Amino acid sequence: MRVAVGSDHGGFNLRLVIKAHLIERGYEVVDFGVECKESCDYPDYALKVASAITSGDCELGVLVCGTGLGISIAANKVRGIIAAPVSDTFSAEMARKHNNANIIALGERVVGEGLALKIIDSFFDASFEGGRHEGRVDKIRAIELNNL
Ligand SMILES: O=C[C@H](O)[C@H](O)[C@H](O)COP(=O)(O)O
Repeated sequence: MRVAVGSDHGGFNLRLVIKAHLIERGYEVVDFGVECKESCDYPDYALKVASAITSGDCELGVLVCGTGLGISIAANKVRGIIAAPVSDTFSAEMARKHNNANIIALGERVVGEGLALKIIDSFFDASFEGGRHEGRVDKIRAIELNNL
């Protein structure tokens, strides 16, 4: 599976740790930066990762900023993206199983590296359960398309 990763300066270190972990786990990782820790704008990297997913180039994405908030808020503005800002393993698992999230967002200033990698594993080891959740996710899409 191809996975897109991206961060702003606030998520720079954790993004690299997550990237290495995903590669070790056998994923093909496409890294959209940022290239250095100089201050930058998280919506730019949210859009790069989100576009890689909506274009079909990558299946899932990981975004990191200081809190995981700004970068997920920006990604969720892209049609077809469900980005979940997550700080615990249970929510990470449910983001896939119930919400069919295609991006997980973490905050480098919120979670330590050890927990972050457990969160990543919880997300990537889970898959969408469908069933009763299918119609709910369809309604999210309908809202997105002004169709509800
Ligand atoms: O939601 C936004 C992110 O947490 C940013 O990483 C954060 O706002 C960046 O803050 P600063 O410019 O103070 O490093």
